[in-house]
Amino acid sequence: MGGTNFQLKPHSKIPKPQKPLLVVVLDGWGQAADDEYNAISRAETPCMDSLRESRPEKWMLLKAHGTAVGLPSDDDMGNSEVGHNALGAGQVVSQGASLVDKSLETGQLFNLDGWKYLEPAAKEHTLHLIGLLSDGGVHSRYDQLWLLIQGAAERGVKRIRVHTLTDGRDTEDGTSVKFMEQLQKDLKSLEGKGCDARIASGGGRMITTMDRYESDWNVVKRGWEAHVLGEAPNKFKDPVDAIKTLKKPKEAGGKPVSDQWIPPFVIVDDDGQAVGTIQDGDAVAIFNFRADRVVELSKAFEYKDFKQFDRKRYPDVRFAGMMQYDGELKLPKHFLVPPPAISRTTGEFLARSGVSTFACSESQKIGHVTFFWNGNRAAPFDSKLETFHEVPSDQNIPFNEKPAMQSAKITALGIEALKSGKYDQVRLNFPNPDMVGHTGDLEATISACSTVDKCVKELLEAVEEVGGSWLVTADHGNAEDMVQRDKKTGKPLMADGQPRILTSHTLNPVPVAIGGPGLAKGVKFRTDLKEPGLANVGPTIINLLGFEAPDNMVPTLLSA
Ligand SMILES: O=C(O)[C@@H](CO)OP(=O)(O)O
Ligand SMILES: [Mn+2]
Ligand SMILES: [Mn+2]
Repeated sequence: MGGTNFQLKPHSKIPKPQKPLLVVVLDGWGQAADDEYNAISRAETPCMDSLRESRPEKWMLLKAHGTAVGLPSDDDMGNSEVGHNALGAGQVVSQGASLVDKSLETGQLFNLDGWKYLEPAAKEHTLHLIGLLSDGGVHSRYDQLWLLIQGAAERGVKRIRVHTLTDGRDTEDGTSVKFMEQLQKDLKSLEGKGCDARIASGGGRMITTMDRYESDWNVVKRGWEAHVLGEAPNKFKDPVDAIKTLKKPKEAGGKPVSDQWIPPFVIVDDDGQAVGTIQDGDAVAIFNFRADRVVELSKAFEYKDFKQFDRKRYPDVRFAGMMQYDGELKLPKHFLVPPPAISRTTGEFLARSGVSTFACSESQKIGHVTFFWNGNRAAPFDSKLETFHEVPSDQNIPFNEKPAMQSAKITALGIEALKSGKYDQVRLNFPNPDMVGHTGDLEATISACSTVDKCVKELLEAVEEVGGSWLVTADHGNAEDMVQRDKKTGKPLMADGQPRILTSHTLNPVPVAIGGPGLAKGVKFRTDLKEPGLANVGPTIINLLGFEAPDNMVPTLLSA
């Protein structure tokens, strides 16, 4: 371990390839038995099927959830952040969810600088907490929010306002009502302790506040207006009533709105005044631990000079994140729990060893193959060697309406990069199985999976043509299971004669496959690893590029 020498040593058996290595991440493509709710087995996937069926030494399954990716327990489903962190780091690091758990359990959080910074403003004025109301454990967890609120109240905070983004993406659609009821009840219990705590505003996460990678700043603008200014087209006295009503809009002809897409709302008092606008002197904290979907809101709070939308009013507040969401930008400056320190990643070693990389996806996932891949670092290690290419995502449409998304463009750019002779490594992410899987639309997800299978086929043909090699994998499961199941029997759960749709990720393993004419002779997967996981892909990629993996990484998947 240790040392700051990033120069990789040549591999003892695998020569440095003369032609590019293609790395493809199929976002949300897990492995599960054939089933009517398995969108992958129901899709036309001749390419991925042939990788599995005809090459037993070059295809295997990887653990992509729980402790294998640094999450608190094996009950935690995988997600893109921890998945891409593990793939790119070649290491398993304790992730935000685990770190926040620990800090709250021990009470350490309240002794750290972040809380100390917020505390005076929170006590003198109001403490605002903004984040995802969920127990999904991907961006946030309810138990952590409640511990934070209780801890603040115990320390003398007298006025708390919670700004809630509804989930239905990491949780079953419809459960936001239950979470809102729970939060309302819990907040009420603080009344007797002299703390006035209320829900102040909210909205569905996909259209309020939680945009990512600057796909659509209007999402953040809506959130700012609701949380800070107390402005939204929908005003309610009661938050549970707000959600119930907004989920059943008359205009939609009775078609319920998903929790993810509930329009923004503001809670008002009897006089119609918003109960929790954010004012000068207040303390504001974001309680999500995951970065990608709160970086933009953090910028809106932290940057005096800000042009992405007109904030109308910019309150002078003390602002902190649950974590520091971007270590390079030092954003935000103040944070409650220090984030996972991910260093000595494959990206850094390869760049310092002269390997050139083209990384590409569409807006929704571009940061996955750049920022998350490189240990939560947005900028290239060496901009001469690394090219990051973002294809703009569609804005403001549920992805089931266009399940192909930008896959054709990503494929074309990948092929162009492979043929250009400019890159040693071409790294792509196809968001479709994940993004369409999250909509809960089974037919659209089947179509998404058929589409990306064709994309992979075209890409592998291009690799064949140029004489390169490839590694295809995924970051966690999603599309392979679209129904809630009985935990013991595995049988689909029904409600009113209808299957209860699963919109979230899963606990399933993901495939990894290697091949291509450029693959060195004799290279295949080893079979002696006890529980191979996503992190083992990092050193594997380093090997495929002709280098020995550094010793801070977990073992390679290859036997060569
Ligand atoms: O959309 C997201 O933010 C998460 C689910 O909450 O999905 P992924 O981890 O695949 O990005
Ligand atoms: Mn993902
Ligand atoms: Mn996802």
